[in-house]
Amino acid sequence: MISASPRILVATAVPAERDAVAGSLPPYADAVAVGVGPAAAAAHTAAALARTPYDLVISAGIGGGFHPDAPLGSLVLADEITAADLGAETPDGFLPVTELGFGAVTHRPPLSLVRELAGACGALTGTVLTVSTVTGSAERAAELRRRHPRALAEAMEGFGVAEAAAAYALPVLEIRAVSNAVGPRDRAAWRIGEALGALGGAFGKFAPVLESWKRHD
Ligand SMILES: O=C(O)c1cccc(C(=O)CC[C@H]2O[C@@H](n3cnc4c(=O)[nH]cnc43)[C@H](O)[C@@H]2O)c1
Repeated sequence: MISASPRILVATAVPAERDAVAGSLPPYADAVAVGVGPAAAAAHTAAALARTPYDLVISAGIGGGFHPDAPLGSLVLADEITAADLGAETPDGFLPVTELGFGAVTHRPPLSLVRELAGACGALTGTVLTVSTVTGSAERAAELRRRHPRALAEAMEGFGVAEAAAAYALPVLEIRAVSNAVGPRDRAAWRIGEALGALGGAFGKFAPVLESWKRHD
């Protein structure tokens, strides 16, 4: 069991995301911009965890939503964080590294905490994919959904943040505010400002849930 106020590290990719959440954070949470992509996110999250002890790590930012389940402006809290392109292409299709006998491709956040936080902020819950390449076609979006039917969103850092948290035996969450649809590139349709606003709003509703959370519940 931990104290009433768990120490929380919020890892965003870029300063704009960090600043969107910073004003809504309780005093026992820190927000750090850890870079774009899973490798930068893992390295800089691990560095932050080496400097300061935390009880919980949250990967937070904007992301792409799979149409029609995660519309623009919606929030997605991950009940599963999955690296979608960590594996090998074979004549029979994509094989995740786990099927090659290596590593991990999925981290699972504490489900009761995910449900309570989702209830507090009105987020959808489902799989959030981590990709190294932003999806840019309907074909790729359909392929990802075929392989991951529960996927609601994709982004580029969650799995890296989760790997760093796992190295410190810490639980991890991922929250994404949907700024664009996963699929063909359409910059005019992005709603980054609205998504950043939704992200900050979500953190503003988290404090009571986080304060009553017991790590081993
Ligand atoms: O140039 C493009 O077509 C393009 C489309 C969507 C996002 C980007 C980015 O460079 C943003 C990467 C940044 O934001 C997160 N993010 C936001 N939307 C998505 C997405 O649809 N797929 C993956 N990542 C997304 C991501 O976590 C990065 O931090 C460019």
